[in-house]
Order: sequence, then structure tokens, then C-alpha cells
Amino acid sequence: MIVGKDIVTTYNDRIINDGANFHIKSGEIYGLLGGSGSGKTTLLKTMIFLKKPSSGSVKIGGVDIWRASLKEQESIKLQMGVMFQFGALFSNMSVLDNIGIMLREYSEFSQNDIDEVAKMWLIKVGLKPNAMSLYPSELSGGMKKRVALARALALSPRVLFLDEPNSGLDPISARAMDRLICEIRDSLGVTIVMVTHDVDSIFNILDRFLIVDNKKIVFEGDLKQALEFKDNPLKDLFMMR
Ligand SMILES: Nc1ncnc2c1ncn2[C@@H]1O[C@H](COP(=O)(O)OP(=O)(O)OP(=O)(O)O)[C@@H](O)[C@H]1O
Repeated sequence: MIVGKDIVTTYNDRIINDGANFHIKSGEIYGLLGGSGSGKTTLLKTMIFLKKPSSGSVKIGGVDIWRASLKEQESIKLQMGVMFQFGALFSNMSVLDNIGIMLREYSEFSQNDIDEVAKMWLIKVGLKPNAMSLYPSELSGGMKKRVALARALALSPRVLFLDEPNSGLDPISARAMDRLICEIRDSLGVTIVMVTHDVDSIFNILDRFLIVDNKKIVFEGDLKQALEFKDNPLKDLFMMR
């Protein structure tokens, strides 16, 4: 589904990812793991058109996304949903308008239909209908994340990219978010790629993951393989379970 080959990324000549190779399978929940500042988010950005690799390729569904025509890139972008770490909701818009914004931008739906679709996603992410007229400042952290997730899902993407979906949530909300991520994958069949530091998410919901350390991908595999991996740079994190 998504194949990274020999990806090199740099910021001002400083190498962040030095030859990253990975293979994300269709329908799996795949994690990008690594210490703080190790380059996980930068790697994620190469998959969502936010950071062009200096060399190497990212293929989604067989298409080399950075070398595709503008038209192909547009069509790939429409198959992606992205949720950033801080949710990035528009504070002057209601929950319903925040969820519907991509539909307003990219669909031909009438405002009524957009509202109906947005309401459907609102319910799907576990929010009550009366949340639709609230503004972001009136929401808890967990609710904000759910609204951001509903917005990322609005165009029914094939791949969902989540940057630290549990960060800033209390333990109960974090586990609820994990359950929601699993349910979305199971009911919609979307492939989910997520950056995470959360050891419970790693143990409970990731099918496979990679670990970035010192600019390189030092591991790709499942939890069982990671527990057998002697040089795991995240050993201390894994021991927390
Ligand atoms: N826009 C930018 N300009 C310059 N340097 C950047 C930029 N974005 C990230 N970096 C640097 O690249 C390195 C990797 O950052 P990145 O955000 O990919 O790490 P990360 O593994 O996601 O970290 P964290 O877990 O702390 O979010 C860091 O040293 C960071 O300072």
C-alpha cells in the first residue's frame, strides 16, 4: 500500500532521515516510533506531501507520489485523511463546520448535504449530536481530537495519517481513542499510519511499526519481533509494560 524506498530528508543540509525503507500493508494500523526529535513526523510528512525527500521515493498504491503529475497528486491527496498532533481546529467555526470544511472545499454537495455528512461523522467518532453547534473552546481535549478525526475522515479516505493521536489525553480518553482508531479501521477498512509514543497503543493496537533511531530505521516488524529485538533503542519504553 505505502512503500518508502531509500528516503533521505534534510532541513538546511542537516540529514533527518538517512535512507528510510518501509512497507505499510493495506488495512493495517502501522506505527512510526522513535525518540523525541528522531524524525518520525518528518517521515510522516514525506507521505502526505508536506516534506519532499531529497532522494528516494514514497509509493502509495504503486504511484511514486513525489514524481506523479499534479492531477495524480490531487487524486492521491483526496484519498488521504490527516490529523495533526494539536488538532488544528478553526476556533471561529462550530464543530459541524470544522468537520464539513473539506467537503465544502472538495465536493459538490449542497450545504444541507454537507451538514448531514458531517453529522454522520460526528456520531461515528462517538460525539453526541448536541456537540455539533459547540465551538472548539467549549470542547475537552478528547472531544477536540474526535472532531479533528471526524474532519480527517470526512472525504472517506483510504489512508488515515495520525500524528500522536493520544498526546495530551488523560489515560481513559487515550484508551477510548485507541478503541476508536481500531473501530474505524475495522468498520471502514482504512489503512492507518500513526506517530506514537504511547506504550499502551503500541502494545494494544499497532499491527506493525518501525523504529527510527539516529537517522536510520533500525526496526520494522510486529510487537513479538520487537520484544525479541536485542538492540531496541526503545527498550526502556517497552519495559514499562
Ligand atoms: N521545519 C523544520 N525546520 C528545521 N528543522 C526541523 C523542522 N521540522 C523538524 N525539524 C528538525 O528535524 C528533527 C526531527 O523532527 P521531527 O519532528 O521529525 O521529530 P519527531 O521524531 O517527530 O519528534 P517528536 O517525537 O519530538 O515530535 C528535529 O531535530 C527537528 O528540530
